Amino acid sequence: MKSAVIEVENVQRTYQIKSGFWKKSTNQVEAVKGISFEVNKGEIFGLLGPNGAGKTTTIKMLTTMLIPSAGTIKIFGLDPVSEYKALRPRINFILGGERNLYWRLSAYDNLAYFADLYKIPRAVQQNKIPELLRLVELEEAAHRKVETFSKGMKQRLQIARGLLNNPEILFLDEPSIGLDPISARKLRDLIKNLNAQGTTIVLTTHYMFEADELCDRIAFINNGEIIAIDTPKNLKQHTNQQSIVECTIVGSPEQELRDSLAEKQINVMEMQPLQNGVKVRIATEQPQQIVMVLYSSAQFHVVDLAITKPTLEDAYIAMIGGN
Ligand SMILES: Nc1ncnc2c1ncn2[C@@H]1O[C@H](COP(=O)(O)OP(=O)(O)OP(=O)(O)O)[C@@H](O)[C@H]1O
Repeated sequence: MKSAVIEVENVQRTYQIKSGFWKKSTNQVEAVKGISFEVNKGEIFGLLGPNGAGKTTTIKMLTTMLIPSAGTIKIFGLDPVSEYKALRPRINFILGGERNLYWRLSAYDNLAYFADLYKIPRAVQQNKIPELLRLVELEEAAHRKVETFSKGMKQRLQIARGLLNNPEILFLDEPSIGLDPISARKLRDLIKNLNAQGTTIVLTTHYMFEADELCDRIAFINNGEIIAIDTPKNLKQHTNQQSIVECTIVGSPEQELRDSLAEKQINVMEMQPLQNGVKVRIATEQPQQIVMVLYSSAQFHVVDLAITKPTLEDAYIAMIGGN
């Protein structure tokens, strides 16, 4: 049976921005405009949306760092504002980038510092810290100052920090930002392993394939509002198109190509100029027909044609726009 560990109802958050030196004025930014969703125990739940959509603001409200302007949040039935003391030991968060570490301290000392904050007894720390450093493959750098670490190493240390208190829910805000492909893949495996051991995960990411690979359900958030919540599989079907024809067309400038395709009533999703031509993605219910038009018309010199299924990115672009 599904049981919700996070319940968000009509949550809003407005920021006041003061500007001007002589003539002071206050503007309001409605970062989150009344969102509602639930996350079930054991789920990996993704928040996806463009820059400024309100993802970080949402994560901050869920992790007791920011007070909502309106609405209610319950995590394990607890209110993150008034019951943060009971909640904080049961959750943890990892923010993308390099925030939240002490650069002058070693990896080990950073973990010891945060373990003290979590009131983890020293005797427990003695096993726990090396175990976490091993998990994120930093045992050899354990006693080096963090300021000498690469981005990837800092990010892995953040992850170890986020696991110190064995959180029941782990919040990850753009966890793979700045990681090379191999480190990012290792991170995805780590997230899957943690989840397999029972940790509920809430993450934001700009990498669609990462969300597709990891998430049980995804909320698309745009302009402070949730516009869809579903499984990646169902979201992909929201494009209402069964197929994507992807090809490179050479010999025509982009605008000319756009006009010629429009003339033939071909619905272009995305165009990307390449060195030797233009890459075109076409969403369609009748891929064979599109392929015939493309190949039979002298205007189009097509190379590299493939028919694929819509990706999560196609669904995202179809719903959030951007082309
Ligand atoms: N401390 C703040 N003061 C004023 N406005 C803020 C503050 N933090 C965020 N905002 C504004 O709130 C809106 C939502 O920002 P938020 O950081 O939550 O978006 P996001 O979806 O996480 O974006 P990104 O993908 O770029 O990280 C934006 O318009 C942003 O400029």
